[in-house]
Amino acid sequence: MEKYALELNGVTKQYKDFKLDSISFTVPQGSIVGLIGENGAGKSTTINAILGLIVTEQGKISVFNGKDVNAKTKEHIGVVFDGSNYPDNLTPEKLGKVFQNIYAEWNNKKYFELLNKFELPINKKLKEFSKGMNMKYSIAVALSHNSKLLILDEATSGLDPIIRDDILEMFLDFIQDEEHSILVSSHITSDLEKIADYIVFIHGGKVLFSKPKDELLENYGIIKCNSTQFNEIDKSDIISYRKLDYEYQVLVSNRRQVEQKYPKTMIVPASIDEIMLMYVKGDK
Ligand SMILES: Nc1ncnc2c1ncn2[C@@H]1O[C@H](COP(=O)(O)OP(=O)(O)OP(=O)(O)O)[C@@H](O)[C@H]1O
Repeated sequence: MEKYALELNGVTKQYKDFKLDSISFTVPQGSIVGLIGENGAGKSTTINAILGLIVTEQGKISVFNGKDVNAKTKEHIGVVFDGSNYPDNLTPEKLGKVFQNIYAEWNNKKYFELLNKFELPINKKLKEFSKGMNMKYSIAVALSHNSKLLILDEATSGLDPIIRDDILEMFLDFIQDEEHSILVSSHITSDLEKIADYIVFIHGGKVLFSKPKDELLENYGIIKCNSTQFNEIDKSDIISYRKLDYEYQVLVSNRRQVEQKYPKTMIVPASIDEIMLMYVKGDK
């Protein structure tokens, strides 16, 4: 039976002008799931719901194969939000002592190793850290209390490409033993193309799709054609299309079959960014 680090089933939250509408997806144990969607799609609301930071009206959320999210299970969930996550008038050295009392499985050795790896000063107050330093600090903490599930909301957006690359490597190492898992929301879809096993696409508070990344990158494609060629394409092959000044662009989810069916049209693989763009801005 497949093991799940996280399961959401029909999670619903109604705000005045926005509804998170029956969100369901899973994070299989040992995998990295990328949560994508445009600004305001509902990614942070979903993550807040998972962590019990907001009250939801409907749905079920469980972690580590059916357990509730509570103080005990949260010990094993490492969380990193965009921005500063900890009291910023303290230094990493002082905070290390605080965490030792908070987390049952705090690993001080690992904490200082990570601070060193991320070149973070141990005696500087967090309020004197740059945005990127704060982000690296939060990731170091999340990795130092024996987390089995990391949940990161836009956690790498303020980081330069070099440290981002290091962190992506660390994420891949983190899940190697099949016991650890990651849910990461990000606008940097190229990062997700590198590390994610599954992509969950949220749009307007709903899950538009939840698919293995390889399936997306191997099967989706964009036909670039003129209006005559566009009119010859079966409507059932079209997920969405855009009419640009000089061409039509058509998103398809069966690139290989479509290549054979319409041999004269140009079909290129679609990146995650392009798939998102076509779903959100394209017509159907
Ligand atoms: N506390 C709140 N009260 C009312 N509306 C809220 C609240 N929090 C979020 N919303 C609304 O919920 C919607 C989804 O916001 P959310 O922060 O989940 O989006 P997001 O996908 O994380 O966006 P971004 O990529 O910009 O971070 C927005 O329309 C936002 O205004």
